[in-house]
Amino acid sequence: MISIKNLSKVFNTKDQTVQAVDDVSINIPKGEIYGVIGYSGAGKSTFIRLINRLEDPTEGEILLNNQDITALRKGELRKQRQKIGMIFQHFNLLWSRTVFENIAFPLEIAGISKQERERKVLELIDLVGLKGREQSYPSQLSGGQKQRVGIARALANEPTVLLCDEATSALDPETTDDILDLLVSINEKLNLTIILITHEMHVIQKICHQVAVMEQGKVVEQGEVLDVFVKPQSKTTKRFVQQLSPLEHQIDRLNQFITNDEQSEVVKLHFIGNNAKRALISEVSKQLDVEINILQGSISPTQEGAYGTLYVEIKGKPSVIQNSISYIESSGVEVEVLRHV
Ligand SMILES: Nc1ncnc2c1ncn2[C@@H]1O[C@H](COP(=O)(O)OP(=O)(O)OP(=O)(O)O)[C@@H](O)[C@H]1O
Repeated sequence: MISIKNLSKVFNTKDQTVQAVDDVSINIPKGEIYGVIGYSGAGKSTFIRLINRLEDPTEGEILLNNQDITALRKGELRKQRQKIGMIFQHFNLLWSRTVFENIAFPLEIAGISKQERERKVLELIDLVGLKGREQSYPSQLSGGQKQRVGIARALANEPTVLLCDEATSALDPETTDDILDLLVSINEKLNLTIILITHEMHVIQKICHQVAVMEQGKVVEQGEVLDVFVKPQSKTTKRFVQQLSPLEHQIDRLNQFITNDEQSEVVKLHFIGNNAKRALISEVSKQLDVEINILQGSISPTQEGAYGTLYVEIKGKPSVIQNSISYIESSGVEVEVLRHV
């Protein structure tokens, strides 16, 4: 468990004071993939750099492996840092060293014997899918392969937590997905806690269990990914969620179906988890003999199950419409009746 309490960082520059991280408290259970999302300048990089003390906090506590990182002196800090791996947007590889030598580097620093280093590096190369590229130089690798080297290097000292600083932002969408898949498989194989920062909701959707949304240094919303996606509270979170649900932008197209006719209601259904796989619409229309037109729909998978949104028009007598809505609600699907805005 990583426990972050009232963490703050203030930068004092010549002409201004910036509160980059403002009273952030987060608990991250062991083995979780925890995402922090925010727009540029929200304080994400500063936040993640505080966790391995690349920045010193102004206030607050970071408990990692039952030790307060913020209270460690230089020697102890160096030791603890070996248990915190980090990967970067631009990989930060040593360009004059081969893949093998890059991965061996942290092991050299930790004083691991040559034989043990060799064993460990080959194991890591296998883990990240770079077999055969041991003697290549970073300049001979694709972006995705460079990040694989970065991941293997970060895992060399068997960290208990892996920090990912916009690790896929420099990659194309397909390579991004490959690297995200690799992070999930490492998380599962090694039960490794992963903290990542990103400005892309896709990254959160695809691999995170929990998410915190940052704005002006503060965490404005946090929780299970599925909960936050289905019921975003803050304006910023809603904007991020819309990145994934292009349907939300097309809501005005539904306006033509929303009328004052009491024999027609347009409703938005939120499906979560197993409900997203159910043939509920045909079930309702058969059971209650009601006409249901599907207007728009989408389904999105997350680490904790799928969630979906479906816009339908229910047609019939007001009492039948009401019964249909009750039936749908009783099956655990949330219903929102749409009105003209
Ligand atoms: N070393 C520094 N000195 C002064 N101000 C800083 C320093 N580092 C960050 N800041 C300021 O802190 C705020 C948060 O920056 P930070 O880089 O943490 O945000 P971010 O969410 O990671 O944004 P981006 O994705 O653009 O990097 C910004 O206003 C930034 O200008």
